[in-house]
Amino acid sequence: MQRIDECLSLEAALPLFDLHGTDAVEVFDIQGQVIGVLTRTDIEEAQCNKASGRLVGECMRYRVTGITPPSEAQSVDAFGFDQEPLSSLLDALHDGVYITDASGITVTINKAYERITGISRAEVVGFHMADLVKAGFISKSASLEVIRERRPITLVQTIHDSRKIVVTGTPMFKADGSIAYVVTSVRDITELLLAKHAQEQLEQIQRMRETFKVPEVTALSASGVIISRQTEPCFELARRVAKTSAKILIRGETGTGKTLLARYIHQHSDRADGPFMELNCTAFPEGLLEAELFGYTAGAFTGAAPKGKQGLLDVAHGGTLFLDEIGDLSLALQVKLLKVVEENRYLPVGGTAFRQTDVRLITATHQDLHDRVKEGCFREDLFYRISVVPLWLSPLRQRRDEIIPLLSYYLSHFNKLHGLCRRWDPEALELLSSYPWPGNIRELINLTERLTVTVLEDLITATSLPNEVFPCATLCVKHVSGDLRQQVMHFEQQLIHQALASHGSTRAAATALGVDQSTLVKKQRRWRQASI
Ligand SMILES: Nc1ncnc2c1ncn2[C@@H]1O[C@H](COP(=O)(O)OP(=O)(O)OP(=O)(O)O)[C@@H](O)[C@H]1O
Repeated sequence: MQRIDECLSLEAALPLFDLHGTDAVEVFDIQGQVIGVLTRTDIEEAQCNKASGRLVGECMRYRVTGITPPSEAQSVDAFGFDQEPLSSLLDALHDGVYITDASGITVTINKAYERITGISRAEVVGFHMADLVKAGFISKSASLEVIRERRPITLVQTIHDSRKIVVTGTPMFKADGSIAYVVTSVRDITELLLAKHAQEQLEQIQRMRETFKVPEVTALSASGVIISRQTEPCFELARRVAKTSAKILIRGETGTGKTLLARYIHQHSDRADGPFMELNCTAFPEGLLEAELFGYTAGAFTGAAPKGKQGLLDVAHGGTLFLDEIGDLSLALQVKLLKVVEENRYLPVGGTAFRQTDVRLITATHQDLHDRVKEGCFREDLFYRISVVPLWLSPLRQRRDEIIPLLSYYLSHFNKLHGLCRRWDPEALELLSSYPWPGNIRELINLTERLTVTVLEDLITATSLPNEVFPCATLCVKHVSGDLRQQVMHFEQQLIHQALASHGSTRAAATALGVDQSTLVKKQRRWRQASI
């Protein structure tokens, strides 16, 4: 094959006509496309006029690199790579193959190479590797390295600016020790790298999941009671004492599940087939509460039902009576209740005869009854009577293991209820896991239902969450004063809060702030722990 390397000037091209004893040469651009025929007259005219014709102009622009058609490159293919059966054999390989001669001119490529790189035979066969690198087809040439080093070379190339291929060039030596060919195998690692990237992302998600680990929910009963390792001791004790008649006092903030626990005890007791009645002591004024609890006789007071009314103590006979917010019971009613606790009997409003009752009494309060006793608002004797077995339900912010199971459970509950199929986005779950839930499980249920029915898409993303869920909305107010470190932290929290609010995800917020997502999440977690 004859070549013109770097035929940049018309003057440089002219001698080649003499060299090859011809008046016309075919001209190719660097992609191997025939531009046309360049004649001696074209060159001479262009030289005279200094105004190049179209063809010459294009030659100049594309830089003439060859004067013989690529098919003639087979002349360097003495081995017969481009002929049957070798060509079929090369085409049958899954890996790409690129073969050059000892000077670095491309002899052949196989089909896999074309598939992997998107480069066609016509573009490279007959061309020198140096030209292909210069033209940007490949980033560096393994073949040239092999020729230089006379040993196998492996390197990673970038082709067409994006795909990554790993190439291994191996020299084929002649008997005299000179290089005959360089055979390069080519493997696309773009997919491999993508897979690696995907794997890394998976690992990151896994790490995130472990941080906000979907906890081992030790029990999810048919009635939907979620029990985590934090609440298991409490539920276990409840199950044990359920079989006895011991009086149980449940303490916990509002919405932590006191009523649910009372019902759970009832269900695990021998009274499970009997009634479970509940009464919130703050829900009624004192007089009405008394009537509700103890019932009243006919004509007991103005407006009373003519036949009188059964009290809950009567209705709950054989079952369980759950009195919520017992700390708010008036002292007068406490005396009456004490009689029920001690003697299992009571006097209905307006009645003169005591009635017997057989109820299991479970009480609950969000208050510290010791304090109420000290303040003189709660009878000490009643306190000790009703709190034989005290149970404590911690707030949801101290039972974080339950948050995701509760969110999942209630989302599927509301999906069924409203005929929807909403899903939580992990980002949203992450934020909700960090939220302190001042209203505990009741607030969680309320928010889940609200989001289920209000979001526009099935995926509930962080952007749909209310502002208070974003960490700083609840935290930064606490740290406005203090030493430098605290104020810097406050400022940092505000910045992160703003970024979260405007970008909707920790990933996007982290990118916007130029920090790692993990850094941002760690900071949130630290602040969250500091706030508990
Ligand atoms: N462990 C749990 N698993 C699933 N749902 C729960 C759990 N605990 C509570 N809930 C649900 O949370 C809501 C609030 O619970 P519950 O009414 O028992 O709280 P509470 O402490 O009695 O509240 P309050 O003191 O305000 O009466 C209820 O809908 C209840 O079913």
